[in-house]
Amino acid sequence: MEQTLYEKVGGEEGISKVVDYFYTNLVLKDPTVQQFFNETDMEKQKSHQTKFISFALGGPNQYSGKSMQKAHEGMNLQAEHFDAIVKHLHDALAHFGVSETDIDTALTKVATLRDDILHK
Ligand code: HEM
Repeated sequence: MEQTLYEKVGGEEGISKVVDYFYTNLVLKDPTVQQFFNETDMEKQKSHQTKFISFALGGPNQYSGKSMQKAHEGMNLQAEHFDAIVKHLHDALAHFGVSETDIDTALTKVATLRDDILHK
């Protein structure tokens, strides 16, 4: 049987490392998007994102937070913000040795959320 991408990355523990790197080294250092997180409790956010990304990679669905539309309400996010976040997710997965083919699969899934997240 084929491993899910979730398993390949090392389950919730592996994903949590990816998410940590994604925020600390990429998102919060990027002037295109860092300002959105000025007042965010990052520990809480990381735990939400870990569960959410786990689901996106074919793991168990333990995410019980807000809908994507609700979570991004009032931010009026634009395409450039979304694209920056997707690029950081790509780079974070690549940093941990995930193959380009597998990264593509994950980003295609995340891209389906675009309309739920933008311009809210
Ligand atoms: C690419 C797909 C994205 C996914 C999967 C995603 C996922 C999430 C999740 C799971 C939450 C937490 C919801 C909750 O509190 O219950 C959240 C909140 C948030 N997201 Fe996203 N997000 C995405 C794109 C973006 C983009 C493009 C930005 C801005 C550049 C952004 C900025 C934020 C902020 C600022 C919060 C709220 C933090 C707070 O409550 O202070 N997100 N997102």
